[in-house]
Amino acid sequence: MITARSLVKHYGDFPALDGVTFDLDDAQILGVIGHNGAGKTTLLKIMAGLISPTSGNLEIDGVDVVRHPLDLKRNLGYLPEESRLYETMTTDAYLSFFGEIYGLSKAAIRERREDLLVSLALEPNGKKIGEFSKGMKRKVAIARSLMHDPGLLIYDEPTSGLDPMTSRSVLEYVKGLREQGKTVIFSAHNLFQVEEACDLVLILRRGKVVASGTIPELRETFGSITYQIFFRVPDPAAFATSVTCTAENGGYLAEARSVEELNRATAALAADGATIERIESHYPTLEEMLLKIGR
Ligand SMILES: Nc1ncnc2c1ncn2[C@@H]1O[C@H](COP(=O)(O)OP(=O)(O)OP(=O)(O)O)[C@@H](O)[C@H]1O
Repeated sequence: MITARSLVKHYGDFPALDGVTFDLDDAQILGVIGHNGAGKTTLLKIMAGLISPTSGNLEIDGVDVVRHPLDLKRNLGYLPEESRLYETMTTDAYLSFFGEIYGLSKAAIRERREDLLVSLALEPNGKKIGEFSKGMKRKVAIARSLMHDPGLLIYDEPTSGLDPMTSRSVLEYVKGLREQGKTVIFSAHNLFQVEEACDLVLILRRGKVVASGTIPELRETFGSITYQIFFRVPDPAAFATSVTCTAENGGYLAEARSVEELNRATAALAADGATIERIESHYPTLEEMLLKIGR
């Protein structure tokens, strides 16, 4: 369980984080989103114990992270926005090195390393990390974050810069971590991935939480569902209706913003001689929500 209360971080006079509060249960995925400079990396670095907040409290599994950052690190895997790897090392040597840092036995290191390579579909073939593609390097960094089998993963833009296939496999992997009971916090600019994977979303704007909750809760906050009514009319030249509509692919489209409005519009259109072809519901996407929030 993570409890963040009124986290503030100033860089000089500049408030990069300004009173961030949230709770997160175990085995959940939290997505942190916001425009460039909103404070995502700053929040993730505080959560990973890499920088201290100027004020506020952060408890992870009952441990005060601000006071005891080392206690957190035993159970934490962190993936920075840009993972700098030891490019002259092979993957085996690299992962073994980190396993040793975490005090794992040689047998445990071998087992863990092989498990991770298989589950991340990494086939290093003895190559040095510097020879890998960007996607493979990202996967090696993810494997490194998991060598000591931590319960909490903090990933800063894990799929940034990856091609769609690699990006998808990393996202599926992250979703699988939740199935293993791990808690994942990740930031992303790919909002479809956040909508798909996250149990909870935190939207930051200029260091403040402007909205948080599950995707359905955020939809409630940001203006809910709209209904699109697609219809046809027998004689367009003679058709007249009080319902606002536009021509659409040889037919017509009207919109309603509530069930009541939908009922009124469909009744009026039917009375005016229209044939309703289909009704589609449209939920605001995270992208539309972010656009609405603005910078
Ligand atoms: N070390 C620092 N010193 C001074 N200002 C900083 C420092 N780190 C971040 N900032 C500023 O704090 C604000 C938040 O930065 P942060 O990197 O947390 O944002 P972000 O949401 O992760 O952005 P991006 O999406 O571009 O990665 C920005 O205005 C940034 O310029």
